Amino acid sequence: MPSPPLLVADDVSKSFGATQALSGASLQVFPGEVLALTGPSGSGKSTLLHCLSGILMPDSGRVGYDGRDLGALGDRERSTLRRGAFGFVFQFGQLVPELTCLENVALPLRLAGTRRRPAEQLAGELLARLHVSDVAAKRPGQASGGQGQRVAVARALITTPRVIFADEPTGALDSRNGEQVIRLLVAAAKERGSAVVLVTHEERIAACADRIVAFQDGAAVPAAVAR
Ligand SMILES: Nc1ncnc2c1ncn2[C@@H]1O[C@H](COP(=O)(O)OP(=O)(O)OP(=O)(O)O)[C@@H](O)[C@H]1O
Repeated sequence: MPSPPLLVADDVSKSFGATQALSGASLQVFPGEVLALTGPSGSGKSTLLHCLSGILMPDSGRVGYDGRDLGALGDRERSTLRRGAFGFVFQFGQLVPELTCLENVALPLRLAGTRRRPAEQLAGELLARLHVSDVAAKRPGQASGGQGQRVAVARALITTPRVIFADEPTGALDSRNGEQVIRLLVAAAKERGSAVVLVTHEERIAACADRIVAFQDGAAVPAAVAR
């Protein structure tokens, strides 16, 4: 690939008590690419995602974003980076139950200081892009699991992040719904030039990525290149 990597994990190790979650994991994520992390339960995929996104600090090794060493940033700088440059989608959408779906999608922009009307206009456009305009005025509790995940994807996209971290975003959905959500996420991310780091157990979901990296025992094993 021509451009330098946007995210780099270099020989990253992380333990929780006696459990070694990562042991010398290295990985590169290039701008705009969709990368799937696969591997058995407990192989360290989520821990690596948390280290790459600055949520967790590694015990050793280095994580870099856009040429900057994440370990050298203070807590405040790291959280500014997370809010501005990164978007997140988790297994259970983690939407705010008291807000409507439209307000949930608009929230990251509102927190960044955008006025309500333009933020909600963009949120409405994204809900339409994800084919869930009909839940805009509903609260997340009134939406189905698949609709809720599409709303969560719209919320992750609204700031046009450079990287979207998605940890088992379809884990709570049936396979047909899960695949639809991932295809919409991948298409919308590609339109905006956002990279996606997608943790998944499911082969069909991983097959939607540009590149697949398999994890085993806390480190990446080079795997098949999807296309
Ligand atoms: N906060 C934590 N406290 C203690 N142990 C943890 C913590 N987070 C992860 N672990 C342990 O670290 C190891 C790697 O976990 P991790 O969640 O990264 O794996 P994973 O490949 O994402 O698994 P899964 O697919 O089941 O989510 C596991 O043994 C897990 O139990």
